Amino acid sequence: MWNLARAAWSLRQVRRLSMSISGPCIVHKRGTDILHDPWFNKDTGFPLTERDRLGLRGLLPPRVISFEQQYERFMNSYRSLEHNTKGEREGVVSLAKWRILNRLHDRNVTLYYRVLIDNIKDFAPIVYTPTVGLVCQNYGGLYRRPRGMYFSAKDKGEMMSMIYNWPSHQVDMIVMTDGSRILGLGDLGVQGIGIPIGKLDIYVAAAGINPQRVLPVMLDVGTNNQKLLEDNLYLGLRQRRLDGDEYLSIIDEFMEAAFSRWPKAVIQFEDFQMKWAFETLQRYRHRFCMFNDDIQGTAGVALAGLLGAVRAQGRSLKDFTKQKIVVVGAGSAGIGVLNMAKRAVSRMCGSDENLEGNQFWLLDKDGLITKDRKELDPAAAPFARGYGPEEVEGLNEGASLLEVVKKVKPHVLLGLSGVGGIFNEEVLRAMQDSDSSRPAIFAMSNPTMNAECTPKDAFKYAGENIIFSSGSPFENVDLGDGRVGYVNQANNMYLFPGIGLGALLSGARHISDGMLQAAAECLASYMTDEEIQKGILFPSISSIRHITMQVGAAVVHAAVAEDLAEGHGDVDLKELSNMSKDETMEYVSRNMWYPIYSPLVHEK
Ligand SMILES: NC(=O)C1=CN([C@@H]2O[C@H](COP(=O)(O)OP(=O)(O)OC[C@H]3O[C@@H](n4cnc5c(N)ncnc54)[C@H](O)[C@@H]3O)[C@@H](O)[C@H]2O)C=CC1
Ligand SMILES: CC(=O)C(=O)O
Ligand SMILES: [Mg+2]
Repeated sequence: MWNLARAAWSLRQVRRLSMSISGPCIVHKRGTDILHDPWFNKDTGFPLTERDRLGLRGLLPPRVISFEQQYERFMNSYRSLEHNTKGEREGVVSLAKWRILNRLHDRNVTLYYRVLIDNIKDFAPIVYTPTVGLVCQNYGGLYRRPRGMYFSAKDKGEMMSMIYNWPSHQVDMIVMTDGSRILGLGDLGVQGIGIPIGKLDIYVAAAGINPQRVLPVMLDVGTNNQKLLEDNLYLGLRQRRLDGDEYLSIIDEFMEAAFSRWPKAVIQFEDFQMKWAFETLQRYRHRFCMFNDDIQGTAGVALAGLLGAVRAQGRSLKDFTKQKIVVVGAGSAGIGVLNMAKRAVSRMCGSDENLEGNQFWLLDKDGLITKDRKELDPAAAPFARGYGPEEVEGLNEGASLLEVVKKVKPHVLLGLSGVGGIFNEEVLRAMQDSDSSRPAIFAMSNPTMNAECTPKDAFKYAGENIIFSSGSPFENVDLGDGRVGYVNQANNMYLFPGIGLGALLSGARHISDGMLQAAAECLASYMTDEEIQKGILFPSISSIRHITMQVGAAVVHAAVAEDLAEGHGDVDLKELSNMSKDETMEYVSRNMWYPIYSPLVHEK
C-alpha cells in the first residue's frame, strides 16, 4: 500500500513538473557555444525551430532524437559497458561506470540528472559511496576539467573577489570540504573535491535542488598525506596543513565571502577531521545557515535506525532509554550520534535524569573510553565510563571491543571507526549473547572496504535474527529457504538533502537542533511496522525523492515553529506559518527541480 502511494506520488510529481517547467526561456548563445554548454545542450534533441534560430543547422546530424530515445541510447551504452566488463576487477568496472556518467554530466546536464534520478539505486553507488572514494583516491589521473571552486591558503585576502568568478547568479546549496578526512580514507587533500561533487549530485537527485544553483567547494589548506606531498602530479598545495588561527582565518574568509554574495545559501560542511568539524560547527552554526553532515546528518540517520531497532524488538519507543549501545569510533560521526541519542533519551525521560550517558559505551583506537583516560577529549567526556554507580562490569580504561561486548551484552553495536573488519568473528559471535531479542549491528563506516563487517559475516556469526545496517550499499543476504537477511543502508544521504532543502525553503536563519530532530523523527516514522518487523529500517533508495520531500517539509515546519524562518522567494513567513502539513509538503515538492528540456526560443 505504502509503495503504491509512493509510486503514485512520483508519477504525479513528474506530470506536474513537466507542465510547470515548460515556460519559454531565452538563451543568448548561438551555434557551437550552445552545443558546448552542458546546461543548454540537448545533443541531437534540438527541435528544428531551435536549430534554425540558434544557428545550429548543419552542426548536428539531421534527425531529431527525442529525450526518451536519448535516454534509452545512454542506458544501452551503460548496459553494454556492464556486459563488456563482466569478470573484470570491481574497482575497474566502477571507475568505468563513473567515467561514462561523468562524461554525460560534462556534456548534457539535463539528461545526466534524468538518468541519475530514474536509476538512483543503481547510480548512487557510482556517484556516491563507495565509488566516489575511489574517484578521490585517483583524482589526479581522472581529472579532465574542473567542477566547483577551489580556494587555497594562497588565496588569502582574495576570496571576496574570487567568489564572483563563479558564473551562477544564484547559489542555493554549497557543500564544502578541506579534504582532511575523506570517508574512511584519511587525508586526501585537494582530491577530496569528489565528495562535495557527489553529495551535490545527491542533492539534485533527492532534493531537486537546481544543479545551476549548487556549488562544490574545496578549501585547500595543504595536506599531511606524505604520499601526496611527494607526488609531482598532485594538484593541490604541496605544503603541510595550516593549523590553529591560520586555518580558521581561511575558513572565516570563505564563509564571509560566500554569504556576502549569496546570503540565502545553505552550507554543508563535509569530511572535516574531528577537531575542526566540531570547532567550526560551534563557530558558525549560530551565525550562518550551515550544518555539519558528518556530525548532524549521520546522527539523525543513526537515531532513526536505532529507534527502528527498538520497534523491531516489538517494544515501545520509550524503551530506547534502556537500550545498551556500544559505539566504536569516537570521531565526529560517533560522538555526533551519541549526542543526538542522549538528547532523545532526555526527551523521552522528560527530564535531565538518566543523562549520565549510562547506557552508552564509547571506544576509540585506544579501546574503551573511561574517566581514567589521559587527555580525555572534551567531546568524548560526557560518554566516558566510570561516573555512574552502576559501573559493575569491571571494564577498565582501554578495554578491548571484545571484552566490552562480552561484558555489556549490548542491544546495539554501532561502528563509525573507519576500520574495516573490526567487528570480527569473535566480536560478532559475542553479540549472540546480547540482551536484545534482535541485536542491531550497524557497520556504518565508508567506503565498502572500511565497513566494520560485512552483512554476510554479521548474519553468519551473530545470528539470523539481527538487524543489520551498513554505510555503503551491500546486497541482502540469502539465509536459505527463501529467507532474507535485510541490509539497510544507514547513510546520511537519507537526511542531508532534506535538511538542506528544508533550511533553504524556510529561509532559516540557522539550523537548530529542533530542525535536525524533526528530520530524524520524520525518517524514523516513515517505515511501516510490517517493514520494520522484517528488519527493514529505511526506505529503498529508489524512494529518496519522496522521503526527502517529507523530511524537507518537517524541517520547514520546525523552522517556522522555532521562529527561525524568514521565507523563501515569494513565500513569506506569514504564508509559511499558515501552511498545513499537507500544504507544506506540496510547497516543498513544487520547489523540487526536475530535468526536462526547456524551450530555448520563444514560440512565434
Ligand atoms: N554511514 C554514514 O552516513 C557515515 C559514515 N561515516 C564513516 O564513519 C567513519 C568515521 O568518520 P569520523 O567520525 O568523521 O572520523 P574520525 O576520524 O573523526 O573518527 C574516527 C574514530 O575512530 C576511532 N578508531 C580508529 N581506529 C579504531 C579502532 N581500531 N578501534 C576503535 N576505534 C577506532 C578513532 O580513534 C576516532 O575516534 C568514516 O569511515 C566515515 O566514512 C561518517 C559519516 C557518515
Ligand atoms: C557518508 C559520509 O558522509 C561519510 O562517510 O563521511
Ligand atoms: Mg561525510
